[in-house]
Amino acid sequence: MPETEDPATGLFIKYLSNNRIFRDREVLRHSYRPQILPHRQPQIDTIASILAPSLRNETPSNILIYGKTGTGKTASVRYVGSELEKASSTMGTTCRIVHLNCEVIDTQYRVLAQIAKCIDDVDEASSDKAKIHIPMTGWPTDQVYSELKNQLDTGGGVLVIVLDEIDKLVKKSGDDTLYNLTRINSDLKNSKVSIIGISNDLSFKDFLDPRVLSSLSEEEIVFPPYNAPQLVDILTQRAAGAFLDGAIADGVIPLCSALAAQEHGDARRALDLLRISGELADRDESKQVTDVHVKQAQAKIETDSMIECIATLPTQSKLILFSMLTLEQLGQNIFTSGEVSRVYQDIAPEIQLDILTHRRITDLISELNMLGVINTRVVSRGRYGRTKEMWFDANTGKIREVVLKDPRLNGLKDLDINQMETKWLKTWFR
Ligand SMILES: Nc1ncnc2c1ncn2[C@@H]1O[C@H](COP(=O)(O)OP(=O)(O)OP(=O)(O)O)[C@@H](O)[C@H]1O
Repeated sequence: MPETEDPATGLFIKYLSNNRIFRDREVLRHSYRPQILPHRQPQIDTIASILAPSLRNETPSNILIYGKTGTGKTASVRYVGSELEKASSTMGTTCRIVHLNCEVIDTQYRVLAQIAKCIDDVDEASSDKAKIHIPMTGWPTDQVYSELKNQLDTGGGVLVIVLDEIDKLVKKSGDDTLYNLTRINSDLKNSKVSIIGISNDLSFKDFLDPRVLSSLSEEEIVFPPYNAPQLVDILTQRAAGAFLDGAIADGVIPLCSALAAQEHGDARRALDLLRISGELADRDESKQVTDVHVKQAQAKIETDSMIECIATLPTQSKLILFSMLTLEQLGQNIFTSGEVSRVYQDIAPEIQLDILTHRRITDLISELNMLGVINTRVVSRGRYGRTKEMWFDANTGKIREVVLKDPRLNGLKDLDINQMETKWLKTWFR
């Protein structure tokens, strides 16, 4: 790496020049599309066999694909889709794939407009300038639908529409989109449409009209979770492109695989563990990624997901957490539900929040324990009976930061704890 006089470049260059770990870390990212998908050949073959008739300009059956998160559903469908497009161009037929993520594109209007936009982009080279572009908002849905049909018939051939996270679309906007799309073939003259729905939450089927469900699930494919040896194969293949030779110790891939298999066989989790372990080793300038980095990566992922979970808690639960954080600030590492409840009752009026009953507070404390935000244990206090003790495991600085981001709790930033403490000392220990 060249020496530099420029302070801005100098700030970064030392981190680039010391790289002993990664060859190409992008290979471990979710957005990377692997060309080899170990342990998914049976599913890939099934999807290919269902889509093959499209190369003879026949309509393939619709497919519903489901399986837990990180089981390779999206990766497999994208792989078959791109192979189908290659085969179609070799054979001189017109087969196109449009892949939509319904977590983002979650209304009928957006789905139809996005399909039109994707086929428009593909046709760009051969486009006749008179073609009407559907705007992403503003038209009546009927008009979007009929323009989409025009565009499909102009292009001809077979279009496979992949609706990834289809459950999000159904839960947000009902089954109208699927009703229309599963019936679109009867309105088309020159072209054919087939749908692949992908989901990790089968409960969305309950929201579907039985006719929509039966046409959508003409074929169903289940993606089972990966076991630890299968995850080892997946990680080994990805690691070959991602890491420099000798940059990972022998036990690292089996450990990442075992940890991810314990959860629910999620390849995404396994890849995250491996990538974050590599990043930690890179940052502390180690020569090799070791089991220690994997353990640190696991703790980091757990903290990050816990922080995400705290951010979505109701305000009252966050106030209970804040009460515990206050006790911790006063030097206490373990607190009882009685203590938390008393601090809570003093703080709640400061931000005009209704005071919950002690019973309700203990319910919310149990919930926080179940979510893994705090640890609890029941201890016997002799003749005073039994009481619940609780403590934090994780980085409380981060928890405090997230809790105070709640607009209703923001005012607590300036709470004078010392003044409160004097009051508590007076009332509690009288
Ligand atoms: N067999 C495999 N070989 C290589 N990489 C894989 C394999 N299966 C999954 N992956 C990788 O794991 C990550 C998650 O896979 P993918 O997005 O396909 O899962 P999914 O089942 O669609 O999950 P979700 O339901 O959460 O969207 C991706 O980075 C993907 O490349």
